[in-house]
Amino acid sequence: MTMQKLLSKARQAIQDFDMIQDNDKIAVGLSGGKDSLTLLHILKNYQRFSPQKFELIAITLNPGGVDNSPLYKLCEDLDVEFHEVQTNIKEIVFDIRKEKNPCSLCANLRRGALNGTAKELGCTKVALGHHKDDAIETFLMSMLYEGRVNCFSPKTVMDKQDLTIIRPMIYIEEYMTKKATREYNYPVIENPCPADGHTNRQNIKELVQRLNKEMPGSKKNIFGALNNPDKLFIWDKEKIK
Ligand SMILES: Nc1ncnc2c1ncn2[C@@H]1O[C@H](COP(=O)(O)OP(=O)(O)OP(=O)(O)O)[C@@H](O)[C@H]1O
Repeated sequence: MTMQKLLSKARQAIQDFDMIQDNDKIAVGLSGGKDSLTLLHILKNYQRFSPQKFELIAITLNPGGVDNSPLYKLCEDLDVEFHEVQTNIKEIVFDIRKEKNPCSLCANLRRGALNGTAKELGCTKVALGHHKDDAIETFLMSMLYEGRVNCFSPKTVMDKQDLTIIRPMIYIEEYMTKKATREYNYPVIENPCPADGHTNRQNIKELVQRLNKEMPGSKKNIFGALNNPDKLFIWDKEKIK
C-alpha cells in the first residue's frame, strides 16, 4: 500500500514537470539514507509501467570510511547497476577546511562528484531524494538565513554539463519515506556526517513542526506558495514605479 501511494505521488510529479524522456539513463544519487533508498525503489517500480523507457543505475559517493556493502547487495537484488565512488569529502570539509558551516561546501563537493560521475557513465539525468519537507525547509531557510525567496527546482537542466537533475519525490512527505523504510526494511547506512542533527536545516525542521502544530495548515500553505502563479519578486521596483 505504501509503495502504491509513493508511486502515485511520484508519477504525478514526473508528469507535472516532464521529468523523464524515452531512452534516458538515470543515475539515482544513493546516499544510503532513507530518502534516496525510497527513491531508488520508487523508480525501480515506476520503470515497469512508465510510458517512457529508461535505464536506471545508482551512484554512491563514499565521503570517506563508510561501509556501503549493504548497498551492493541491495542493488544486486534489485538488478540495478551500482557504482561506489571513493572521495575525501569528509576530510576536506572537517579536517582541512575546518568549516564552521559545513553543509554548503559538502553539498557543492557532492554535487560536483555526483554529476561528474553520472556524466562519465553516460547518464542523461541524476535523480535526487529531496521530498516535500525538504522543499518547505529549503524555501524557509533561504528567507530566514539568506534574505531571499528561493528553493531548488523539481527539474534543473544543466546546459553546460548536458545533464538534468530531477527530484521525483517533491510531492512526497518525509513521514512516507520513514514509513516505507520501516515497512520494507531498507538497509539504511548510518549518516557519517559529524554535523548531523545540529544543522540550520534541523532548526528549521523543528520550527516548521512547531508552526504547523500552532497553525494547522501552515505547512501546506508554505508549499502552496512555491506553486502559486503569483510572482515571487514582490517589490519589483521596475514594475511598481
Ligand atoms: N553520498 C551520497 N552519494 C550519492 N548521493 C547522495 C549522497 N549524499 C546525498 N546524495 C543525494 O542527494 C540527496 C540530498 O542529500 P541530503 O544530504 O539532503 O540527503 P537526505 O535528505 O538526508 O536524504 P537521504 O535520506 O537520501 O540521505 C539525497 O537524497 C541523495 O539523492
